[in-house]
Amino acid sequence: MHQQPASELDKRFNTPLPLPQDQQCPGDSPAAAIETSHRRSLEYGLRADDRPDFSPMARAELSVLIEQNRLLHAHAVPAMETLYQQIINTHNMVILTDANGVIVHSLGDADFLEKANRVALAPGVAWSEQSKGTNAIGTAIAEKQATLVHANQHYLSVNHFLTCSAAPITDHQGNVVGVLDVSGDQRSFHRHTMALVRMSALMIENQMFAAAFEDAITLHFHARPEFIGTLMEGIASFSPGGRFLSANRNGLFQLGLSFAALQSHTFSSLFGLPVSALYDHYRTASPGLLNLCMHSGVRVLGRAQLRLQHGVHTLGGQHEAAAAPPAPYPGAQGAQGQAARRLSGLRYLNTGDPQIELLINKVNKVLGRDIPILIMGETGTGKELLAQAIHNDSPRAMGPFIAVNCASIPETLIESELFGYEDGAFTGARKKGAVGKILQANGGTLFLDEIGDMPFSLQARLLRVLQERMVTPLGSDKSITVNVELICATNHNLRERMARGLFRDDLYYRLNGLVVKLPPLRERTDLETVVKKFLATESNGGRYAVSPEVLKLFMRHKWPGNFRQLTNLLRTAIIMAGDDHEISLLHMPDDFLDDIDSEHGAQAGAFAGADRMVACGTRLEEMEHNVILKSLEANGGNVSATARALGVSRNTIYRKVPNLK
Ligand SMILES: Nc1ncnc2c1ncn2[C@@H]1O[C@H](COP(=O)(O)OP(=O)(O)OP(=O)(O)O)[C@@H](O)[C@H]1O
Repeated sequence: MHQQPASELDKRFNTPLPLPQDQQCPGDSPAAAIETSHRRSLEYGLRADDRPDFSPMARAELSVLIEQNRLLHAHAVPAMETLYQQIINTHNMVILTDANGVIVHSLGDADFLEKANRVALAPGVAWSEQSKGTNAIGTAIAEKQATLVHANQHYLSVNHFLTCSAAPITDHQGNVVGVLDVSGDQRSFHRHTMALVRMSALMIENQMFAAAFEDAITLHFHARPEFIGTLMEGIASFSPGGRFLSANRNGLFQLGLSFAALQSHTFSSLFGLPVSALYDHYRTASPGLLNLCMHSGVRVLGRAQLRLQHGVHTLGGQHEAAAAPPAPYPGAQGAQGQAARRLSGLRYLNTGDPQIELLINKVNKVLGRDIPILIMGETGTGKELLAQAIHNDSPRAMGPFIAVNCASIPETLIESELFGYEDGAFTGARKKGAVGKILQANGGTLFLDEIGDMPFSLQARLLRVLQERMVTPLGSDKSITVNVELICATNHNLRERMARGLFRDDLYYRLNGLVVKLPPLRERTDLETVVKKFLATESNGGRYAVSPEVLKLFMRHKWPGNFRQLTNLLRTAIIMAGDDHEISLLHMPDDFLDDIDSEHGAQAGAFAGADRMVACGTRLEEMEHNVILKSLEANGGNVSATARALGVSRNTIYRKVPNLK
């Protein structure tokens, strides 16, 4: 490692820092922290006059990195756009990095971006202390605190023209998952920038926190109602049975207990109400704020979000002590994928296929306009994922997303599932009645999958709900106002079903505000990116890649199960590959290879077989022999036909397969 003489370091610190004392804000990085960071930079072997490698990572690599930081990216980008609006035309840029200081997204004034590019303040470049020495991003990560690095406080002289304010973004367990930064020309320094960055980082943290748990109740609370929904609100998550899971910084502060102490608490022990009270509260059509008394005696008001996959009714029951198993942390295997799917916005579905891009552009135009969307597409093309993405990008994103698969619920139950029922409405009905899916979606989005399978008799009732925006539970004479955005999906031809009298015309015309068709996987041009992104998300760090042979087969395959088939195949292949990080033909299931063989006939089959043999290290001679045998088999043992098919003479066939009669 290169060691810089101590005198150079001393000299640097004898230079007065250009940030005037009266312009410093509380929380600005004290000189001692900058000095410590310079010492670290020196230890990394950096020299002040170094010009480090400025080249960004390749586009594909960056796309994978963004995928790995999908949750952070999804929550940070809107906050960055808002932040940018505050500093527009001030020769600054807003930057988001991952936990290692690699820039994943940036936006800024064109004139400054040009300058910034010269020192590689651009996506795909690392700004850790190890690579750039003292700088706001790298030092914020090293110190785990908001950091301002101004002008010649930067370690590298090339960066002295900058002033940068960065705040780390932490997850619900206190781990730094990224950094938000505003960088600009040092002459544009403004004392409020750091405060703006901190507030924006807190906003991102809060949003990430609220979405961190699946199947959980998230309570937003504060003693003053006007603070609910602001940065000052406390947020706490509970399992469906009421067990405490986690709280954000302000939540811990308001509850007055440490994270460790809260682990033994339940909703009831903290707020003096059984969790079933939430259930009752949200059964009303226009639930107001919850009035809660904390164990300290202080009253707070709250709003709960019931992020339950399996319906509100799981909240019922008095058995908090026997709480449901805690919701998985998003960092846990598999759960991250689920959380990511819930959070994915439309931009993440845009992986380079022109048909998809067009579709997303159309959908973007109707977001929040109360226009029903009808998604068509073969099974597994991602209709539900698209519906969830539409919801996540819509102004209703904070509301519930309730999916109902009309084909998977027995016809006799669809009515009660959708509309709910009153206490004792029918034999076998649950004691307390049940909230229907339509009401559960109140304030959010109702996704009716396989709408073509909706029983004819219920279609009129559904139409009435959509037109009157009122729902009447079974056995009740009271109608409840609902406000839902509707997205439907089908893989049937609804016009054809209408012609056969299976689908009502009036409902069809009510549903098809915007009709979009998801292309099947075999027609998509972005298969390679899709595979890379999926492997990056699924293999926790993007350690897996498919071999060129496998990719070639993927391109040729018809994918009748579309994404469902591809994702299952890749999940299994990752397990098969184990420590072998390249997924090869050896890791492909036999039935997939057989499908390929039969799809492409004997010749392509021979190629697929040959590919497999290459993967198995089969010798050329042996491969040739096998190809001839396969071709003979395909040609019913006819040597002339085989020779013609393989483009060789009959003699060659006899020579290569000597025991042929
Ligand atoms: N663009 C995508 N990238 C990665 N995975 C995807 C994508 N689209 C869909 N998937 C995955 O494929 C599977 C099927 O997706 P989804 O349920 O949305 O399809 P669908 O069209 O609604 O299927 P069905 O018609 O059978 O209900 C899910 O596991 C989903 O996460």
